[in-house]
Amino acid sequence: ANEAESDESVFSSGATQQQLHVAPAKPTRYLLYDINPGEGFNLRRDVYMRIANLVKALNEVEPWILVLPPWGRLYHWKSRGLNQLKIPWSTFFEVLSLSYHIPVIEYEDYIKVTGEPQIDLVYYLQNYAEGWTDGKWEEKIDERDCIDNQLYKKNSDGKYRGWFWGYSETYANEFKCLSVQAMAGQMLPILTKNISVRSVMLDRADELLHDRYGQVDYWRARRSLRFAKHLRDIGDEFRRINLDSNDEKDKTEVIDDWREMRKEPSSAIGGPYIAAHLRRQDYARNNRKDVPSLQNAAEHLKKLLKEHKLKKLFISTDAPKFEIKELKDHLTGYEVYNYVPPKAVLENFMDGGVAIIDQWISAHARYFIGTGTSTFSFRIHEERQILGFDPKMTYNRFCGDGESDSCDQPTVWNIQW
Ligand SMILES: C[C@@H]1O[C@H](OP(=O)(O)OP(=O)(O)OC[C@H]2O[C@@H](n3cnc4c(=O)[nH]c(N)nc43)[C@H](O)[C@@H]2O)[C@@H](O)[C@H](O)[C@@H]1O
Repeated sequence: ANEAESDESVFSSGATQQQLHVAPAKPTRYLLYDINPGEGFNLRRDVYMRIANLVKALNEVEPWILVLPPWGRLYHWKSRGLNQLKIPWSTFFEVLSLSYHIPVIEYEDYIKVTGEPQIDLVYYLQNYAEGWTDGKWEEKIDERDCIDNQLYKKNSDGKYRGWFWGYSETYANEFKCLSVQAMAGQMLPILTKNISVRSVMLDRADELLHDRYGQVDYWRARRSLRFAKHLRDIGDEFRRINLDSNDEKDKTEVIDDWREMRKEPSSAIGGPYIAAHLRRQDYARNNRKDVPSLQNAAEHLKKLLKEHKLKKLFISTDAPKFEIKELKDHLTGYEVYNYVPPKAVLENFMDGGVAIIDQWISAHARYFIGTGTSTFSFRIHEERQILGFDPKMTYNRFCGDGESDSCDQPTVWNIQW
């Protein structure tokens, strides 16, 4: 992803445009985006997919590169003594895999390539001040006055300053607000026809919805969002040492290029363990009726182990240590594991990396049960679809103490190829 597509280099052989009968190459444009600061890691991964497919559509018109927004300052990433800011995507994901779906570039490379920490235009996506007209949702996008005027400030030098992932030297030349009620693809005419600047950032990109949720391009974007090999390796080692689990036995082999990987439904067996994602912290504090007490979660897990004739249990959770201990106390007599990162893993890959290792181990279990409405659990569902698990062994959740034992289970989203 560089500047090679300029007119000059295309015609450097000396041939003229007329002789070649082709239109001059269009200069590459850049799309940047950011998300509402309150959103967590796994909703952000979902927004990436929406924007990636917008960039895919843009590339059918002219060359666009998606600039990957550096990770950091997430509300849930609380481990002390770590500087969890300006984290490149390569820490967590395979950037090469992303690039098999759309052209991408890390933010620091964008600065190098364009020569300046600058963005031509920021569009801040907001709701409509008047809400839905007649209570009806209709698809629309309009340039409007900003509802909140404090977001980006114009300095005396005419440059807009705001939050750019912790890069204080970054600025924007222009700033506007767009009221949106739309799918991501609806941005295409605005970006290709209404404006011609080179780089555009969509702030609050989470306002845009999936164009075709659960369809082929949704899954292609999802399949391209592969965890970094160094994190998968750590998870695989944990599986091998503690859970008697490896890809050959479990039928969960991964092919290097995701475009060539197509697992038959229900072909994966998974390791001889049950994995549970127990979302605690704010979920447990907010008295949500869909959250089980630790005791009830443990009782349900005992039933599942018996039903599936398994002895080992892997717990993925954001629970504090004392809750993990309480859960284990309810499960004495069972082999219960959770991933505790060595200091070096935490320092190098931080809370996001540890979350991915937990997700990767959970994705390889014979049977998975998650927490209702948690996007952390949803991303594990998808990972297991890609690996070829039977949906019955994946789309399960704990029933909360405020629900019946036959509470609604997660919707099955079968992979589309
Ligand atoms: C209610 C909403 O819930 C949404 O959370 P939800 O979808 O579960 O999922 P996430 O958006 O990923 O946010 C939860 C964060 O908590 C940590 N976390 C949760 N479960 C685990 C786990 O099993 N292992 C590890 N290592 N870390 C975990 C992790 O940092 C993760 O990104 C939030 O993003 C919203 O801000 C809001 O709080």
